[in-house]
Order: sequence, then C-alpha cells, then structure tokens
Amino acid sequence: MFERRQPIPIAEAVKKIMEYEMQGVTEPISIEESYGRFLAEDLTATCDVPHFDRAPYDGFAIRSIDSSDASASHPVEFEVVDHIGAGMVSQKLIAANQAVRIMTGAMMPEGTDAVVMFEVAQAYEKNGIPYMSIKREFKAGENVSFHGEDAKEGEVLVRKGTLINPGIQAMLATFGYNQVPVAKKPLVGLFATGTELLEVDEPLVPGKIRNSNSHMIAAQIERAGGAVQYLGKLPDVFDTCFTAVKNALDKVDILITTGGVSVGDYDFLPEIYEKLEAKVLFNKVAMRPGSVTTVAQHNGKLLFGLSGNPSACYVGFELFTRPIIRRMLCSSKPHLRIEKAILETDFPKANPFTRFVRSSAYIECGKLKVTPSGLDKSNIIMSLAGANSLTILPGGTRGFTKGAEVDVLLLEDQAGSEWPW
Ligand SMILES: Nc1nc2c(c(=O)[nH]1)N[C@H]1C(S)=C(S)[C@@H](COP(=O)(O)OP(=O)(O)OC[C@H]3O[C@@H](n4cnc5c(N)ncnc54)[C@H](O)[C@@H]3O)O[C@H]1N2
Ligand code: MOO
Ligand SMILES: [Mg+2]
Repeated sequence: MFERRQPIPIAEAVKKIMEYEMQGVTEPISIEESYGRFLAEDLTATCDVPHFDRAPYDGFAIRSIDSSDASASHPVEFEVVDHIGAGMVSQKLIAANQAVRIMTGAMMPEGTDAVVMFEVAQAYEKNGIPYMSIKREFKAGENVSFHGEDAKEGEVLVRKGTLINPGIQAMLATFGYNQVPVAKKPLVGLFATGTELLEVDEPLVPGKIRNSNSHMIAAQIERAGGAVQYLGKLPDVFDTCFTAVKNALDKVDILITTGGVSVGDYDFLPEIYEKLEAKVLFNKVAMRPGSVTTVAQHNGKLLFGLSGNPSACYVGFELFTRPIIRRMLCSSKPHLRIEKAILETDFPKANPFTRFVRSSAYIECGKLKVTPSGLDKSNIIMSLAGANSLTILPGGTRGFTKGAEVDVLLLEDQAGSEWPW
C-alpha cells in the first residue's frame, strides 16, 4: 500500500530533534589526547599569568629612580651585582646605582622595576668588577612583563563546547590541566541498507553499486566530533534489518541508517519503526535533497533514517544529525554557521521546496562568493567532493541569477550558529 506523507518545514523538523533532550557526558582525558576534542567545562585560569614580574628582554634590571638624571651628556653608571637567566631568582638586595644582568623570562629582582636592553647599555669592567652605563632615563615599569598581564586567576578564558585548538592546548598546560574535562564523543552507529550494495573491494556487476554512503557518513560523523560504530551493510530483507536495528540500539547513543526510508516496496525502515514502536518525529521534510529523511525516537535513542541517495543522505546528516552530536559535545552553537554570499553562477532550476545546493564557497576581494560544486541531483556523488558549503535557495522561487545574495551554510567552519532557521 502506498503511503502519502505530509512534508513539514525544515525549522520544525530540526526543532523536533533539538527538543529531544540528549545531553553531553564529561570524561577526563590526558592533555596529550585533548587536541581536537570539545571542552566540557569552561576553562578557568587557575593562577595569574605570569605569576611574577619578569624581564621581556635580555639586559639589565635596574631601579628606575636611579636613571632619572641620565642623558647623552650625563651617562649614569650602575654596578652589575648579579647575573640571572630564566628560571633563576636573584637573592641580592639591590642598592642605589646597582643593576642585575638579566635574561628574557627571568624574575625581576626585588627592588628593580625596569629593564635596560643590552642594545642601549654600555657594559665594561673596572678592576674586574662589571659595570654598565645608560644615557637616558627609564620609567618605572619600562620593559617589564607584569604579574597577571596575560591572565588573572579565576577568569573564564574559553567557554565549554569549544573545540580544543593548539592555543587552547597552550592554555591548558599553562594552568596545569594535566587532565582535561572534555565531552565524551557520542557513539553513532551506522548501517547501510540495500541489496544492491557491494563492498569497496568488490568488482562491479550488473545492477550493483559500491557502498559509498557508509564511508561518507563515517567521515561526517567524525567531522561533527562523534565516534563511529560501523555496523555493516544490510540487504533489503525486513527480518534481517529489523533484528539488526533492534539489537544495535542498545549499543550506541544515536543510530543512523541510510537507504530504505522512502515509499518503495523494499524500503523497510518505516515498518521497522512501527514494529519497534518507535515514535516517528517526521518522515518528510519540505526540502531537496533529503526530503525523505525520517527521524524517530525509541527508548531514549534517536534513529536517523537518512536517504539512500548520496547527496540527500549527506544533506540530511548535516542539517539533522550534526546539531544533536554538537549539542552532546556541549556546544551552544550546534548548527552550521550561516552567512550571506554572492551567487557566482546562474541557477535556473525552479524550487518548489527549499533547496540545499552543494557548493564551493570562497573569499574573493573581501567578499564571500559561492558556486555550485557540481550537478544538483540527489543521486549525484561527485558534487560532494568540492562542497564546503550548502547554498540555501528558498522554496517557491523560479531560480536564481548570478550576482544574487544568498544564504550559505558553511560545512567546514567550527564557529557554528545558535539557530540558522
Ligand atoms: N514514488 C516515490 N519514489 C521516490 C520518492 C517519492 O517521494 N516517491 N522519493 C525519492 C527521493 S526524493 C529519494 S531521495 C529516494 C530515497 O530513497 P531511499 O532513502 O528509500 O533509499 P533507497 O531507495 O534505498 O536508495 C536510493 C538510491 O540510493 C542508492 N544508495 C542506497 N544506499 C547507498 C549507499 N550506501 N551508497 C551509495 N548509494 C546508495 C540506491 O542504490 C538508490 O539508487 O527515493 C526516491 N523515490
Ligand atoms: O530526498 Mo530526495 O533527495 O529529496 O531527492
Ligand atoms: Mg527507496
């Protein structure tokens, strides 16, 4: 029996998914493993940085007051009473017209408040005792890297949900985070369905194709920050698919299937949801590609029935699955970042439904520009390779011309958006 489905607007579909409470779990990992993970807690400064005043140059630490009379015609002389490098602390009490030879990063000796760079000092010895002289005044604090100038204890420096980049790694080390609280990667199970599917290493035979969706989605899961549990491919046989899906649900946080979700005789996902008694949130979305995307919930798990058509599958993942993964990674901006761009190519196709065109976005002369990355049909694979964005062409329009301002969703950008719809 043929089932007629009611498409719902994209925003409503995404909202139904995001209303479903799936929160992130924190796990402590070593700092060595934390690059590329997402912070599960705000990163707070555990101390002032630096935690002592220090020299930013190689030179001489002085009491600035002693330099007040210095001029080109009246150099002021200092006796050099100590010599320290970074990591060393001078024990000397500095008296009037005394200086300490100091290297970059060393702690300012008590009583000193300025550093004279080697380049502006005259160094010499008298009777085996080192001296130096200067020809200008130094102000208090001149050439000093101050206690707390980089960070103050207790300051929140990075918000939770942020992707740990090399700079954040430097912060974590600076503040002594040997263990880093990161969001546990949600485990995303993945089945490809289709009797026509071959493994990558199998030769082509009539009627069959290689399973490309599994490899594509696995990479999309990783790009989103999730962990992939590839569960294999399934033939279009109801009992086999039902048992596999049912058993997999206990082992993963989210379950993705690709294919078998439309209205065809071998599209068994709708019946599987029914037999599982899963609650279907929607089974048709007013969009192209990816209109058949179906999302259901069962026993605290979300099931994403992505289309079998490669481009539809790709778009369905980015719009519907990515945000829930990012939310489980503690992000407050779990959706793709949206920006305005100039369309660089005519797009004459009429759009009954909002269309997401796989596109290449680039910056030229300070402007974001965008052009389709290949053929725009949902069964097309090749246009995915060059896609770093999805151009949104709203439904109810008769095509677009070069130069039009359009919205684009950026696929490779980490900033994200709170709500692009
Ligand atoms: N009468 C109707 N027919 C179809 C409709 C409709 O509304 N009424 N919707 C069409 C749209 S839109 C799409 S999209 C597809 C969705 O089909 P399914 O999600 O059920 O997927 P399948 O039928 O299993 O496969 C579709 C297509 O994709 C190929 N495929 C499947 N899996 C893979 C894979 N892992 N790697 C590469 N390619 C894969 C499969 O061979 C088919 O060619 O339905 C339309 N039909
Ligand atoms: O889901 Mo289909 O891709 O709309 O073409
Ligand atoms: Mg089908």
